[in-house]
Amino acid sequence: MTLDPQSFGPDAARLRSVRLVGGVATLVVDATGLGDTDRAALEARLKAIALGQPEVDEARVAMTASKAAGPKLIAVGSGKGGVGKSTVSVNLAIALARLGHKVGIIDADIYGPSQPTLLGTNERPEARDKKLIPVEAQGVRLLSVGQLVSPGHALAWRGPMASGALAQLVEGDWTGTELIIVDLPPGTGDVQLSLIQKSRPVGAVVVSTPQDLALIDARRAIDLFGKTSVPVLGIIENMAGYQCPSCGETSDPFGSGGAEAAAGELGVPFLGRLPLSASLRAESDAGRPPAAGEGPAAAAFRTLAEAVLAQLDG
Ligand SMILES: Nc1ncnc2c1ncn2[C@@H]1O[C@H](COP(=O)(O)OP(=O)(O)OP(=O)(O)O)[C@@H](O)[C@H]1O
Repeated sequence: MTLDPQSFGPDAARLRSVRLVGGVATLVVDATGLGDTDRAALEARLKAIALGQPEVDEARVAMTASKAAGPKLIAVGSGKGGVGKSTVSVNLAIALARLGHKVGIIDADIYGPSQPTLLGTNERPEARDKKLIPVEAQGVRLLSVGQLVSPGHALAWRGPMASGALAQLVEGDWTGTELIIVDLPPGTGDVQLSLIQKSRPVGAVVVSTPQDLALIDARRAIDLFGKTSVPVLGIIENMAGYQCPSCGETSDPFGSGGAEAAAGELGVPFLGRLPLSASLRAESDAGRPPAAGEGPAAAAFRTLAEAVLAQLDG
């Protein structure tokens, strides 16, 4: 026995199935795109119509929603601090946005959240329906742990607090965002482990400088992602080679090629290298990420962004 879907009027379009067994009507309804109020109103209307039928004693309504594909999170990590992880994160995000993607950044660096400075914004996110609304800056959207505390206040968060803060950022209102770069705190300890587990990234990028010591730590970072079953999309070698602005001669203060060799040994892709550049540092610290400009650094980050996308698709 069944009910005529047409008896539900205009709401019939949302009915996926209608069953009637022993006086109990069960309606499965597609509530995709409806907010809480509209969902409740739809449910009430359908129940009332069903209960208005002589053969119905009880009406049950199951609401479903086709899950819109949420954003893909890409974690950026490093075995140790100061290798340029945050600089790479922000410029990668901007380069991805310039390639036509809707991009967000989650700054989860609880030891030194620098993304608001790098993006030149001190705007605070507002909350709607208990969700933080990312702020817009330089063509990307940002939520940072730095926005959750007063400026200049040191963060001394340990595991549970750090993952609580990250949850707020991950569960922010990212509607419409396709890719989110997650700038993790440097290191390979328990805090990083729990943050990776919390954000469940689809892939990870590891940033390293070419020195042996940094590379040992980069290997640890790769292991950490392996432990959490996050595929490593590749290694980026930062601060590789320096071209003297006055004489034009290139030198390798930290050596060069180490990250590429390490990537080969570890069987992870090598995504590319960025030179040590005084202008990159100056522009970044001034809140003008070079990827947003037109110079050679913008071209380098574009190439890196393409390499990351190729690994994501591959
Ligand atoms: N390729 C580069 N050339 C010159 N300076 C760079 C380069 N990459 C990063 N820097 C500079 O090095 C410093 C550290 O970079 P950044 O904050 O991105 O590192 P990090 O690995 O995120 O550090 P943290 O441990 O604080 O998270 C910054 O002043 C930044 O501008």
